[in-house]
Amino acid sequence: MTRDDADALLARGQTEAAIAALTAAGRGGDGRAWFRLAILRLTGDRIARDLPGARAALAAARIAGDPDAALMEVALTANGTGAPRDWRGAVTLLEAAARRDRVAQAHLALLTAMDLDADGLPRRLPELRPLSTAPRIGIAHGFLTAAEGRHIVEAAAELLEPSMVVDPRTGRQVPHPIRTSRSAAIGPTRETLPIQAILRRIALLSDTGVEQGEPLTLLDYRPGQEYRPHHDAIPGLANQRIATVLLYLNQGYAGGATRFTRSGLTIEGRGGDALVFGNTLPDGRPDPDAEHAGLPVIEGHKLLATRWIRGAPIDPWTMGGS
Ligand SMILES: O=C(O)CCC(=O)C(=O)O
Ligand SMILES: [Fe+2]
Repeated sequence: MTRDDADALLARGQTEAAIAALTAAGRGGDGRAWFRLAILRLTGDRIARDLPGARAALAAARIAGDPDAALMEVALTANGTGAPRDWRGAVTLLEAAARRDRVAQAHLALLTAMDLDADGLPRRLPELRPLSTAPRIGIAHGFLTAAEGRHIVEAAAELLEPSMVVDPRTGRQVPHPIRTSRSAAIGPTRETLPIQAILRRIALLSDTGVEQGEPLTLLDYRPGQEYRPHHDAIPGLANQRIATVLLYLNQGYAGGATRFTRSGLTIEGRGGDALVFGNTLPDGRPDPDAEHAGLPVIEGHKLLATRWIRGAPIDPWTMGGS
């Protein structure tokens, strides 16, 4: 049995036979077959989602020498997919991968330049300067280094697609002229250790837990593109978006400031700045004063990463709250 046999079986809907074919090919030393099986188990596409099973298949693929599997295993080990979070275990896996793979080497170099404790938390945080108390808005200058900002852009750039918004009636993602940028969410399989270290930094800065954050989303605005006035809180959401962190990844464009429409507070973030703001009132309802916009970019190219943070942990695989 080969990987091609498995593809043919999958195309015909013979899932059990396809899994058997992939397992046989994997046992024969085909790392890519294990990787395929891991992806099937992760996506839950055609076979039931099985996160621990995906981890086992990824480990087998890594042992067979597959570098993509090794990096994905690092990501899932640190973010707790299919097993409890294990930062130290993830770093050990990354160090092993870096001996053979330049991409892993680059991730390790970025990570080593950060001042982290054994759980991936920063030892020091840049100061959060208050800009407003109601709603709570603050900015931390120099939150990201230039290399960290570039890493976020590289992790998401190939995934950029026209932005969608959540339809409040159906909860589905739909295209809408309110948001004309392109965007890409960095899902759990693509959360490199440098990105996960940044997510932990965001959690500390915003006084939230890392598991409350939706996947980090890159926004890419060209001239004329904007995010019209909106609330990040979604009416009726049980596990509400209580806060937002915006990471400004570059500068040198004209227009494109972030504006809080009620107060007029306008932020022209510089590359590396982090803006933190609350979206809800003390009773949990959306705060009308948190309405804000990404003004149209007039010239140049604006890159931003957004972390929408829920009131309670969220499962990135289902986007369901607990
Ligand atoms: O682009 C901006 O400045 C605002 C982005 C924003 O509001 C969001 O991502 O929710
Ligand atoms: Fe927003």
